[in-house]
Amino acid sequence: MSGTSAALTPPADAQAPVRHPDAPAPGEPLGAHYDQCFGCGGGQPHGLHLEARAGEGVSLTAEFTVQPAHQGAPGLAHGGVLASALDETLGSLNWLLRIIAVTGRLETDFLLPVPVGTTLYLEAEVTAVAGRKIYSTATGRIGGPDGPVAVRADALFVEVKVDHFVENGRPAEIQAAMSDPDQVRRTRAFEVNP
Ligand SMILES: CCCCCCCC/C=C\CCCCCCCC(=O)SCCNC(=O)CCNC(=O)[C@H](O)C(C)(C)COP(=O)(O)OP(=O)(O)OC[C@H]1O[C@@H](n2cnc3c(N)ncnc32)[C@H](O)[C@@H]1OP(=O)(O)O
Repeated sequence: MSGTSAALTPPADAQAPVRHPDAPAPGEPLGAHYDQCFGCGGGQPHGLHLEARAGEGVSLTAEFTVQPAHQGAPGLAHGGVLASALDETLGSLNWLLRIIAVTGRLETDFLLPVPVGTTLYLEAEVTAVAGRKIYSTATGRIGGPDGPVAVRADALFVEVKVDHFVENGRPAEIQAAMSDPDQVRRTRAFEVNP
């Protein structure tokens, strides 16, 4: 069973997404947005270490291999971890728009169990933009990039300013991020977006 709620149906005046001119070329890795991110950061030992690559238009592909630390039932991925992989993949799309955004809503269908050791082949695209609202969709396949869909999600991301993080994040991590030149450079790339 699957379906999308009315909250994730773009309004009639929604626009097609526009790829930012400085977005990485198709095939290029997007890299981590934050070293300590559970989804993509290299500094999280039990994180997903999800690696995303730009696709055509406002789309991307990503891979994540389920580790023993990601179990729910014995030998199977935890559903929340799979939802995290979808969330991270969908969130990475906003880098192609050069818009800072956070997840407002994430609707997930779990179609097949995903064993530990499995690589999830993710694909995602932005379908529409309406003001601050970014609508996107993703699938995760197993057995190969053309294998059966094990998980899928539709999402609504909401554009925010950098202040969203500065005002709400724990001060210790915010201060560390602000004194990391790589983090500041990456954040500035978002801020110059018109
Ligand atoms: C130099 C150092 C500084 C550091 C900088 C770091 C840069 C990092 C770069 C990139 C980071 C990306 C990280 C990716 C990680 C993966 C993605 C995640 O997991 S993100 C975490 C989970 N999500 C949250 O924690 C959101 C918590 N929620 C909120 O903060 C607010 O609710 C927020 C921002 C989502 C909306 O609040 P409002 O007050 O700004 O705006 P309102 O008016 O409520 O909503 C705007 C529109 O969106 C709709 N909307 C909002 N939430 C909705 C929902 N749940 N369902 C349907 N519609 C919703 C509303 O109905 C409204 O629509 P209408 O304009 O009236 O048409």
